[in-house]
Amino acid sequence: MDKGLLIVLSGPSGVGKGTVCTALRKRKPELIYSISATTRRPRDGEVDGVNYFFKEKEQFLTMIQNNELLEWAEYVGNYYGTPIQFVEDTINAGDDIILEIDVQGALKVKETFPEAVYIFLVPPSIDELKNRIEGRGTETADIIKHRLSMAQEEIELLKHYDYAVVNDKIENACSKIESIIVAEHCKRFRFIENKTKEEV
Ligand SMILES: Nc1nc2c(ncn2[C@@H]2O[C@H](COP(=O)(O)OP(=O)(O)O)[C@@H](O)[C@H]2O)c(=O)[nH]1
Ligand SMILES: Nc1ncnc2c1ncn2[C@@H]1O[C@H](COP(=O)(O)OP(=O)(O)O)[C@@H](O)[C@H]1O
Repeated sequence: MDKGLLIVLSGPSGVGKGTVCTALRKRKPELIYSISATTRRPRDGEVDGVNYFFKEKEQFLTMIQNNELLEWAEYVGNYYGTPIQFVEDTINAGDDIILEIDVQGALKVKETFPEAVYIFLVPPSIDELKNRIEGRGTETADIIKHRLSMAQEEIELLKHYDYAVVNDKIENACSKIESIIVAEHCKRFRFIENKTKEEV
């Protein structure tokens, strides 16, 4: 059986990764979402096991020690990491999975899965990014300032990604990501066809 696609979606805080992923999953219910572990406190409305697996620092460090994480990173004072077993099981079952992770984590995943599809979600402008993260109203002014300063550094790492998608309108961004997924499946299908011809 062909393996599923591993899709990595990154982008600065407030660009709309969560919003675009939710919309994408409505349009493509077969796309599996990787739920990360984090030591960040839940925001209002966030549910353990749905948005994140919320952990205490000790529990998170144990996950690292037990090699339960594909990658992990510290971002603005909290730990975030991707449980590895679920990712491996999903792609081995032939299903596509999307990881919504920061750039440090994405670069680590690239060491293990260079063949994954790396997509960077870009804001239409820095002013609009600021409006969105402030408008969400989930972080203090200090944290917002820190996250916006991280955004500048993160955008410089765009060159390590296969695709940049501007999140101007949610539906546009979703359509572009859907097209990328279709194209990547076609590429792999061609690769398998060529390999079969060579082997014959
Ligand atoms: N490396 C890594 N980053 C993650 C993971 N899960 C979430 N993140 C990233 O951590 C950063 C902060 O996430 P969060 O606190 O939910 O804020 P938000 O992106 O502004 O909604 C974002 O860049 C997320 O993409 C993960 O498992 N690993
Ligand atoms: N294309 C868009 N146009 C306008 N607002 C958006 C768009 N995408 C997301 N938003 C808003 O921006 C804020 C941040 O989005 P969110 O998905 O939480 O970002 P992230 O997960 O990247 O931190 C939210 O209030 C969301 O409703």
